Amino acid sequence: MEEVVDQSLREMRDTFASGRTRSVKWRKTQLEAIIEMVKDNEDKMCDVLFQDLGKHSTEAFRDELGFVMRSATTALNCLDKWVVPKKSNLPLLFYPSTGKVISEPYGTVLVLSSWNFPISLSLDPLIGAISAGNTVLLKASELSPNASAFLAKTIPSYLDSKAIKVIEGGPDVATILLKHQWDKIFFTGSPRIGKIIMAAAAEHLTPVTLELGGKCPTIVDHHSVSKDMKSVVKRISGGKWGSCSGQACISVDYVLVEKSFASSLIEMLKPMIRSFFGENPKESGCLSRIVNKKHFQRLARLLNDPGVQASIVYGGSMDEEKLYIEPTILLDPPLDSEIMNEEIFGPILPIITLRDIQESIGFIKSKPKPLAIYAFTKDENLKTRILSETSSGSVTFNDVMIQYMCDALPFGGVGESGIGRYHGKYSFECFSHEKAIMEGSLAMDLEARYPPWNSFKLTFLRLAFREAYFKLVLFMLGLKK
Ligand SMILES: NC(=O)c1ccc[n+]([C@@H]2O[C@H](COP(=O)([O-])OP(=O)(O)OC[C@H]3O[C@@H](n4cnc5c(N)ncnc54)[C@H](O)[C@@H]3O)[C@@H](O)[C@H]2O)c1
Repeated sequence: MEEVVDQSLREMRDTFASGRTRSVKWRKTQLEAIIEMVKDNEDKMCDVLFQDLGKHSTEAFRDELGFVMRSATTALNCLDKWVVPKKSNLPLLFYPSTGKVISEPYGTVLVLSSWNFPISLSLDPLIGAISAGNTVLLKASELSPNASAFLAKTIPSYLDSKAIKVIEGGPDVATILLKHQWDKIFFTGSPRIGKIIMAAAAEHLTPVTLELGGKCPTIVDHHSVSKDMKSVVKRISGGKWGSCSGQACISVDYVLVEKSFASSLIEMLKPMIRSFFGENPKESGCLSRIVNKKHFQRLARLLNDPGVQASIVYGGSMDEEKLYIEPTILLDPPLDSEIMNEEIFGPILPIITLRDIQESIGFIKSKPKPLAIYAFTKDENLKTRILSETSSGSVTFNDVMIQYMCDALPFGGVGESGIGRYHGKYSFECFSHEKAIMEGSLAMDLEARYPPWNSFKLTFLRLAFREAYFKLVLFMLGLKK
């Protein structure tokens, strides 16, 4: 493997050095090829997603194939605009110099992706890296082996294989990759492995984007949304069970609601689950499977905690052979239980009751900064408090997960939920170095810049730094001390 990595890196570096990937034409050709690849292989992609995760093809299209095609199309349509150098309006102080910012590709970048959306979380960063003109090595997750094998086999037949490489493997391969020097590392995964990635990147002072996870709270302020409760319940159910069975970084992790409303909420969630997945969700074909036995056993352990077991108000059945966990609702599991302290990443929804919904702010602040906060409320005061008193990658009012799809907004975490952001033009920026360009003029010079120093120059500098141009003119004319 060491040799394969060495050889791949050499080839990618040579390709980058040749300047080929910098041309907008090359970038567009690759983006078109990604769209072509997804279109040509829709059935195969749906098959591998079903094999790895039991994902329904419609869900697969919404979260992966369709998402990737949209992302590549946006990049294709906007690239000409994104690559234009941005003119900077310099203060008069710097006259007659001019300034601009140009986006240059980092060079050769490493993308490490996760298993829960193995197609989109691999191809979407690739779209950003290509748009910015980089060469890229992608390693998808070993935990979605069919998707990983598909990408390794198919990408080289559509994209420039001297510039874009795919390597399969797990932590051992990632460890080899991380020993090398990259110009940028883009990682999607857990905060625990994120720390390993950042430590390895530090060796070479390589910039990183870390797209991590965490627990995303959902506030339900029933007072202000009582008339829309059906939509609220539908959105929460979609955000917990409708996308990879809750195995998504931006899934609803738990709900915060006032005690007086909790039982009504639960009574509305139950029929919603049945309307999504029928009387027997296991056979519905619409609920993704837990990715593997290890993750199944992790979720079973969380659920088998006696305090958590006692809190089950709906569901709770499990079938290890079929990697199936029934959509499950918990009411007030112990706050010190593991399920309330680690990212659930599965189809289990704890409902935590509060005396007053305003207490949700303190609850969220007592935990690590989430990737997303969701709040169903029309109370402007509560909205303002959420925005100003909490910190998270994003806040979505009256909806869940949709912020991910909206590529006009940056997507990324803060604190333990990640570093950096991407999507849409933010992906282009994520994989570009913004280089400052200043064009000076040799036509004139400011003596105050240079020694020998004296009090005249000091006063001049004081006024110039304050951009007090009128006073500066008076001072130079001897009309002001
Ligand atoms: N922010 C996002 O966009 C986003 C999206 C999906 C998942 N996630 C997060 O990812 C996590 C689940 O995904 P996961 O289980 O694939 O994460 P993970 O951290 O276990 O693995 C992610 C990647 O790291 C590699 N890896 C594993 N061990 C490694 C090691 N010791 N050294 C180097 N690389 C190693 C894996 O091969 C994989 O490619 C959750 O925390 C979830 O919230 C975040």
